[in-house]
Amino acid sequence: MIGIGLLGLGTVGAGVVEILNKRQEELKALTGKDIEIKKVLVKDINKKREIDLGENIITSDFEEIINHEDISIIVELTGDLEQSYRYIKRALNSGRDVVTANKAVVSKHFEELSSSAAEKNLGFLYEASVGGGIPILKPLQEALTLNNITVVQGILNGTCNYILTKMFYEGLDYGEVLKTAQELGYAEADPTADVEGYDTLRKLRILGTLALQGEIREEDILLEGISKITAFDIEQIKKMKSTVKLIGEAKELDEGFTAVVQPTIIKEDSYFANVNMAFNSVVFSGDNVGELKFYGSGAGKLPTANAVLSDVVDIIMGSYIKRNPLGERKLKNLNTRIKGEYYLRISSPIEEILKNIESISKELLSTNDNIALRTKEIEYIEIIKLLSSLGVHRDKYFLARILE
Ligand SMILES: NC(=O)C1=CN([C@@H]2O[C@H](COP(=O)(O)OP(=O)(O)OC[C@H]3O[C@@H](n4cnc5c(N)ncnc54)[C@H](OP(=O)(O)O)[C@@H]3O)[C@@H](O)[C@H]2O)C=CC1
Ligand SMILES: N[C@@H](CC=O)C(=O)O
Ligand code: NA
Repeated sequence: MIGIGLLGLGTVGAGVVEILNKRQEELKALTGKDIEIKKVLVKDINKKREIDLGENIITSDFEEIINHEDISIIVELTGDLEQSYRYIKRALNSGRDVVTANKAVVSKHFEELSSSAAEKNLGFLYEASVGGGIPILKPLQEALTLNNITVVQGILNGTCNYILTKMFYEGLDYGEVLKTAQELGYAEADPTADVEGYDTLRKLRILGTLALQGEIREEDILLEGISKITAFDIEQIKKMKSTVKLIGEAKELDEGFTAVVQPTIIKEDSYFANVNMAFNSVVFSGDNVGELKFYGSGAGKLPTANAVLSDVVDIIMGSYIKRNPLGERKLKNLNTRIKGEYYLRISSPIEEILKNIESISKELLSTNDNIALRTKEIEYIEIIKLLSSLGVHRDKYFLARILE
């Protein structure tokens, strides 16, 4: 028998319970073991739950889990950053394997937790943390190890992709769609992490570090979210026969790397343009395999729970990489060199702004209620400096790179 301590019984935790209940027999046939949830940690013990787990299973006291003799795997699905770090550390220190879907904690403590697990010969798996239900990290670390991967690009946030799809194809309002994404269980407890791009940034930090085999830290990634996008921007982007997606990209260059998370304008018939709703996709370029695309549900109860449980199965069967998966390489951050054409919209035009912005403009798209333009090929940093020198507040512009 394998005892599980489940931390969190929200969208994903409930999905884990549901699949475990439904697939008991298959799991036993696969692993040769009965898998039992021994304890479930929640925040609010008095909350009404749809799942009936039987007596004495739910607790709000982590000590009951960490001191439970029959628990050998801790599955962390709380979404809490500070507490989860403590839970995971204690789990590893007490000799338990850990599975988590929590990209915030993996991203923040990647090196420490990975090396701690490897030193102790324990499993620390987080497939669900990147691309939800899509198996990405396992193929990357197993099937693709002989490749020198130089580029990884992805639509990595289901909530943002859902919002952008609904705004683009149905003309829906940003706030209204965000609310639906929350109701559907895609968004983080605080959706700022989704719409301001932090969630994508954390996923890129994990994915990029594993793919390039060199550390990409959170602070190494240039970040723009989607929260400032308006129906007006969508209209301009449509006129360009293009669409917009929040894309994370890490690229190895001769002497270092660039890493960005930015709203990205792409032609309507391009690959990422057809990744819609809460779907995610990741594209790798490797020297042997060439281009490789992964596509599937990036968020949601059952797809994410499925990824969590496949990690649990790998731990039980010992079929995971036992060494620390993080490379030792130190790569130089070359983000200051990032250059390209950008879409820039500034609301409330004033003569002065228009005059100064014209110097970077390749094409003025609108000067009515808003200034919208396509920039010349320019360093990203130059645009930010210009906006700041003109006193244009962050709330007053939307910036997206154009990839065509
Ligand atoms: N939802 C999705 O589609 C995806 C989610 N993830 C990740 O999976 C994790 C879980 O997400 P999700 O299920 O959506 O989150 P929810 O907010 O739906 O659920 C969180 C659960 O954890 C419990 N909890 C929260 N904080 C604590 C704490 N400090 N101590 C103990 N229990 C706590 C909550 O308790 P209570 O019920 O009492 O409030 C709740 O049961 C997150 O890290 C998320 O980023 C990853 C991929 C996709
Ligand atoms: N909030 C996240 C959940 C999955 O990681 C998202 O929207 O992608
Ligand atoms: Na995944």
